[in-house]
Amino acid sequence: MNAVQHTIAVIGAGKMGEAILSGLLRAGWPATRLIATARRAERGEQLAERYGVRVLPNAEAAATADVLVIAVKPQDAGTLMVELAPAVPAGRLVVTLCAGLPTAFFEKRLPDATPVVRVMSNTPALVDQAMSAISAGSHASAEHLALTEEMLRPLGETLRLPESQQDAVTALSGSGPAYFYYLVEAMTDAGILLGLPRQVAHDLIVQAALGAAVMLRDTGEHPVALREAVTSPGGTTISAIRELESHRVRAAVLDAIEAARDRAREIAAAAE
Ligand SMILES: NC(=O)C1=CN([C@@H]2O[C@H](COP(=O)(O)OP(=O)(O)OC[C@H]3O[C@@H](n4cnc5c(N)ncnc54)[C@H](OP(=O)(O)O)[C@@H]3O)[C@@H](O)[C@H]2O)C=CC1
Ligand SMILES: O=C(O)[C@@H]1CCC=N1
Repeated sequence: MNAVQHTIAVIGAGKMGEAILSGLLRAGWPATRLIATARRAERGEQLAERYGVRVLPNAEAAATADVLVIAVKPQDAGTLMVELAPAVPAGRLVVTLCAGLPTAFFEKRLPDATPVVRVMSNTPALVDQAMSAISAGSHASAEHLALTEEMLRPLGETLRLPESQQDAVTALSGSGPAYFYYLVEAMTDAGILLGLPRQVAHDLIVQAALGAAVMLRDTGEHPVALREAVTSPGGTTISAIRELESHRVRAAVLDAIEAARDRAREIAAAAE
């Protein structure tokens, strides 16, 4: 199978849709095989100018492309599907990026037996460092999963897992970059408190974050071992760790990620 022979339409090309389009182009996907749709005319013009892709109305995109990537907010998916579903020819692969929404949400609105694949990716797709988790709906075959993987692999890592785990994935890696940015913000404030120039604080933290991420990925060491290697007896790090523990940061992280998972479930319930 050569995925590049397929024409992909990104339906609702906002932040994630643009990340997918730009990643496919960086990976050598021809612009002639990429279509975008937008709700606002000026957004469509921006995408056509920036990427040289075709910008079409939703129904025309659905009729033209053989893979449809649904990239609207979950709250907009119901309205979109009323317009889109009648224009989707049988057998089109529909890939949904929508947080919370199960494949069944799309299957019941699309023509019978339409293959639907659910993906939870994240914004580091913009720098080819996405984590994209892929699950098959009830009519998606191994070939549909393989095609979806082939499309997403240039954007970063991919992983297949059961759809029942997708809300947890959303809470961990879908939203995950935001938690790290939040920590960087807080650490930058701490640098300012200690009298460092903002830019210096920012640069120090970004490099520490990058270094820590590469250590986690490349050494195979457990995070506890990596942290212990930084934490000298009677040293500076343990003084910071004591504060994190006394402020119950670990419990806050558990609660926060559980809240994100619960919100994915609420979004799905509200969309039905
Ligand atoms: N942002 C993230 O980090 C992640 C997002 N996701 C998921 O990806 C999806 C997109 O999120 P994100 O990119 O952040 O959202 P955006 O709001 O940036 O993008 C959605 C786009 O869809 C457009 N749109 C809405 N309705 C229609 C329609 N009927 N026809 C055509 N275009 C339409 C919107 O237009 P307009 O500009 O007019 O609003 C907007 O440009 C969501 O389902 C989200 O859950 C998944 C993982 C990570
Ligand atoms: O916040 C959200 O709902 C989306 C889904 C995962 C990341 N951003």
